[in-house]
Amino acid sequence: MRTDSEEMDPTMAHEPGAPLRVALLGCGVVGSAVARQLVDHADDLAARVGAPLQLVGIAVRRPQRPRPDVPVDPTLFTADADGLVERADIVIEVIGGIDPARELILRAMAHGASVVSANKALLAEDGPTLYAAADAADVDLYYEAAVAGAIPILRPIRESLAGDDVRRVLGIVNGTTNFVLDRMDTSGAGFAETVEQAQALGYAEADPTADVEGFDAAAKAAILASLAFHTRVSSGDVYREGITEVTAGDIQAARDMDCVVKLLAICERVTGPDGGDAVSVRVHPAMIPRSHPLASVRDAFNAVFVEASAAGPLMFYGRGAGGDPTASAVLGDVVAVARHRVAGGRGPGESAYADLPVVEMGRSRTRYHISLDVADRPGVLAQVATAFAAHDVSIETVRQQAAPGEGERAKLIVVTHAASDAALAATVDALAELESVDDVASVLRVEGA
Ligand SMILES: NC(=O)C1=CN([C@@H]2O[C@H](COP(=O)(O)OP(=O)(O)OC[C@H]3O[C@@H](n4cnc5c(N)ncnc54)[C@H](O)[C@@H]3O)[C@@H](O)[C@H]2O)C=CC1
Ligand SMILES: N[C@@H](CC=O)C(=O)O
Ligand code: NA
Repeated sequence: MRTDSEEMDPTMAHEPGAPLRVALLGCGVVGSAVARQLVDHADDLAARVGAPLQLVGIAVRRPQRPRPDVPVDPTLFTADADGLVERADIVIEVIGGIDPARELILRAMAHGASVVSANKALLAEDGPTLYAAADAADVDLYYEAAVAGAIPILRPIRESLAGDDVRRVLGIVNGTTNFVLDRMDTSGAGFAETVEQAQALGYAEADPTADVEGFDAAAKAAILASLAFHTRVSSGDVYREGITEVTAGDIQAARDMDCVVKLLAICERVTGPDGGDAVSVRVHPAMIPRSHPLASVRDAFNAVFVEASAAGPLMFYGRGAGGDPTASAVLGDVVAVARHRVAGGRGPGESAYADLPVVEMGRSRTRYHISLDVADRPGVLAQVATAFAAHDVSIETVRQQAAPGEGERAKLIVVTHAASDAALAATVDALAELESVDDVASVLRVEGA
């Protein structure tokens, strides 16, 4: 059997029955669940892989800290992550963030280890560097846990749908924001108090910025779009709006339309400015009809709706966060890369041959719901309609409601046909300038109809 100090040649088939050395980087929410499951299911995992998985170390910041919830030999904890990755066949990175996670992954690959990561921030920011390093070292890079936690979505896109043509991916990929929007819908509560509830229940972090501002969902959208469309999309390419501006009034407006508001990650194939293929990748709150499959995704659950040319619509649903669910996805990847080690060879690398441009948000087309507080007198509707027409935005429906207790004021609710984001923004600016419009109370995109 190989000793820990020898470097590996990953192209050589594994010695039958010899253990595969697994290094775990990070022992927080996900890492501790991974360690527990590795220990609890050691025999089954060995049978599935064809070789035992031997945990050779867990890199943490404070190795001496007691961790009674992690049932491993305490001497496995080490602060020397650099040294640990050099003596592993498989490295599991669940530290999070960009550095040192990136350096550790690159070091691990350079020493011949395959890598499993849950790190969407890193994959979305610098995936190509990691893929190039995996190619150079002829090792695997798997990251199913990085998008929608436990839900198998990346391997289905990367492998099961590799023979099809994915047209669109529409996902609820952030559990914290789905919980907040769902509670606002069911209880009528405001944004701030619902975020506090999410924190009390352990869904939202003490600093929920990455979730509520849409950064987490944008990273996941970049990863989904890259895999779905065989191209490179990084988090900086993704248009992003979070849910901090969603008001109880928006939620009520959606309810009036028999819709719900969801934070959606939307990845679509579109026609670019030159008439060629391009992609649109965006994250923003949007109304969707209550009859749409994504509308029934409640609490902190995630779901991803995929439309492919031949397969048609596909729906993936489950837990997008939490230690055990996320560890399930991590361990699925560990088994996959371990099997490759045992049999020789590796799984698919990066597929970015399509090399598609990402269109700017102004060119994205969608329907809009606009709620206006206006004066209730002759000619106002005509003025409003003129503002839409002037920017080539076609109105689908318009409805007037009396504004309760407001005398000569009224509420106009306009739903448009699909229009470009730039045209809609210009229309909203023009509406706000109208003397008869007191307030553009709510502007929400409408998807999934
Ligand atoms: N928590 C969740 O539900 C999910 C998390 N993820 C991803 O999994 C990764 C880990 O997330 P969590 O476990 O929630 O984070 P966490 O903050 O609970 O755990 C990270 C651990 O890494 C340790 N760490 C940080 N820098 C280190 C270093 N240089 N050396 C050794 N240890 C270091 C921290 O002390 C902490 O214990 C992140 O990339 C996250 O985005 C993905 C899906 C769901
Ligand atoms: N913070 C994320 C969990 C990790 O991906 C969420 O709320 O969904
Ligand atoms: Na997943």
